[in-house]
Amino acid sequence: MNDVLTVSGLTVSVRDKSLVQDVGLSVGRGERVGLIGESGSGKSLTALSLIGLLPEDVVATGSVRLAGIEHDLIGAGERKLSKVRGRHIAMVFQEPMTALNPTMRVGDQVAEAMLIHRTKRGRRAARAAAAELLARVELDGTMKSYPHQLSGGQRQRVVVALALANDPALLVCDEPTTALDVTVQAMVLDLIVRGVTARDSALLFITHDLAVVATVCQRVLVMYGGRVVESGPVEEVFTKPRHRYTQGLLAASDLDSADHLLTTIPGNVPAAGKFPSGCVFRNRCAFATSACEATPEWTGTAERGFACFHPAGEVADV
Ligand SMILES: Nc1ncnc2c1ncn2[C@@H]1O[C@H](COP(=O)(O)OP(=O)(O)OP(=O)(O)O)[C@@H](O)[C@H]1O
Repeated sequence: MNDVLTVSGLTVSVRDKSLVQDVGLSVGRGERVGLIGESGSGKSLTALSLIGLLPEDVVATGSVRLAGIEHDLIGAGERKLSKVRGRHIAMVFQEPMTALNPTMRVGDQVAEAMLIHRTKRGRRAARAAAAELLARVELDGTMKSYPHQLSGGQRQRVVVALALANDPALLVCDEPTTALDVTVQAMVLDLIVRGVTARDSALLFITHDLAVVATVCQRVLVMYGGRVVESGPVEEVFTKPRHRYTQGLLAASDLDSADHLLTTIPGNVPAAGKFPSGCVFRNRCAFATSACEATPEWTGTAERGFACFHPAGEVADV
C-alpha cells in the first residue's frame, strides 16, 4: 500500500517536558486508522503536529511526510503549511464552531475553501460544487443558512463537507462525534466514511470510543503516556491485545465478549449484508438504531456498519 502519511520520531515537548515521545506511524492511501488511548495520552498533540497547529509554547521535532509534498511538515513555515492545510490534509474537530465562521453563510464558506486552494476556478463553479457537497451530507437547501441557524449535528456535517471539499489525501478527525447527540453520531460517522471512501482519502480517526473504532477503522494504534504502545488490524488488537494497557482499555470498555466481536467495516462490505441466524447485535454499537436495539436477534438484512457478536464466535458471511 502506498503510504500517504509517514510520521517518524515525532516528539512533542513543552519546555523540558516530553508530552509525546518518539511516535512513528504511517497511513496508506484510502486506509482508515484509529488512534485510541486514555485522556492525556497525547492523541490530540500528535494530530495537531501533523498540520502545525500546536499551541505556541509546544514544540514538535521528528518528521512528518505527506506523499506528494516535497518538504517535511515539521519545521515548515506558516506559508507552506497553509497550502497543505485544508487542501492535502483536512481536519474535523470535536466542536464544529471552531471551524466555522459565524458571520458567513455556510454555502459561501464551503465555496471559499475551494477558491482559496484554487481547486475550483470562479465563484459560480465553486458555489455549484458547494451546493453538491452540502447535498452529499444531506443538507440540501442550506447554502444560505448561517451556522447558528443549524443544529449541532448539521453544523458538524457542514464541517465534514468543508473538510472534503478539496479531496484531501488525508482527513484527520479528532473526536468528531463526541459532542453530538447519539442519534446523529452514526450519521456523521457514516458521512465521514463514505466521503473518504469515495475519494480514496486516508483517515486518521482519534476517539476514546472503541466501538467507533471497531466500526470505522481497519487498523488501530494505541497510545499510552505519549507513546504508541500497540498497533495492528482492529480485529487483532481488539481480540488479542498484547499490551497490558490495551487489555485494560478493552476490559474497561463495553466491548464485552471481544472474542466474538465481528466488525463489518463500511466500504469493505456491500452496502447491505446478511448476518447468519443467531447473530446478536450489540446494544451500543456506533451505528445502533432503534431497530437494532429493539431487535437484538435480528437476522435479516443489516445496514452496513453494524458491529455484531455471534454467540458461537463465527464470522458472518457478509
Ligand atoms: N499547551 C500545553 N502545555 C502543557 N501541557 C500540555 C499542553 N497541551 C497539552 N498538554 C498535555 O499534554 C498531554 C497530552 O495531551 P493531548 O491533548 O494530546 O491528550 P489526548 O490524548 O488528546 O487527551 P484527550 O482525549 O483528553 O483529548 C496531556 O498531559 C496534556 O495535559
